[in-house]
Amino acid sequence: MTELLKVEHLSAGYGEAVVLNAISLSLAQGQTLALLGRNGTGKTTLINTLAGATRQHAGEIYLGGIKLHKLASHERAAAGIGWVPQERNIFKSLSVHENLTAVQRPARAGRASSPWTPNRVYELFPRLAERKTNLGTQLSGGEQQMLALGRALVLNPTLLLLDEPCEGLAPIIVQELLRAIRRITREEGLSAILVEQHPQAILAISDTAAVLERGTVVYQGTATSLQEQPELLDKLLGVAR
Ligand SMILES: Nc1ncnc2c1ncn2[C@@H]1O[C@H](COP(=O)(O)OP(=O)(O)OP(=O)(O)O)[C@@H](O)[C@H]1O
Repeated sequence: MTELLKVEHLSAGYGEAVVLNAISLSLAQGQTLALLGRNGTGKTTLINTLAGATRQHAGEIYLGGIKLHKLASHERAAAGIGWVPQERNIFKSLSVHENLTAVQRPARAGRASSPWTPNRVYELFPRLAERKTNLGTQLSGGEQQMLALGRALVLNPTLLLLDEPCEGLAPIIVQELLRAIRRITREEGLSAILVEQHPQAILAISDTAAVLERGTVVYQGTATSLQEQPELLDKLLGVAR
């Protein structure tokens, strides 16, 4: 399997504060990694570091062999990182359609599946098609999350970073989002890192899993093997899930 992402001895944080310590991880092309851990263990900091939004103190991140360290967030987007931050960060004063067209990028050369366009996002989320002309301020939390995901997709990324996509949403919307994420990763083969505190839903749609504790990786393995060890899950994440 071709390696897409390689993280080596990464330390990072905010200003002088170091949150992540000596993190090493890798992700193969077309695979999905579930990034798990209790509150405050550094999951968001790791995602933000991959996206270029924290201070990297040591180590290196390679995406498709390209070193990301010196690249700013927008340059990482151009290099293939599709980031859906926890805060969603859609443009609230623009319409749904404008949010998508404002960031759309052409697909990379050599890509096997069809490029992501606003129309393909509307196919994935028919709700957004109905709200095409609505402003960001007029969307529900679930619709905002769908739009945030759609915005990352129209960048035509090679790696999707999804930070707690289901947080605070109604179960029916969570199901819709998980179905869409499964389609994007499983059927379209887009590589992804999915952050969650509640592992069952995303372990089922992930190939591998990593668990963070106090800014370090304390478990790495296949998603299936973690799912099959409820006692270990309980020990690592606190509650039997
Ligand atoms: N902007 C910031 N400045 C300084 N420290 C921060 C900042 N954001 C987070 N931290 C600290 O970094 C540590 C890891 O936080 P982080 O948000 O990465 O954890 P998390 O695993 O994503 O948690 P949660 O599941 O609650 O989102 C925490 O101790 C937190 O207080």
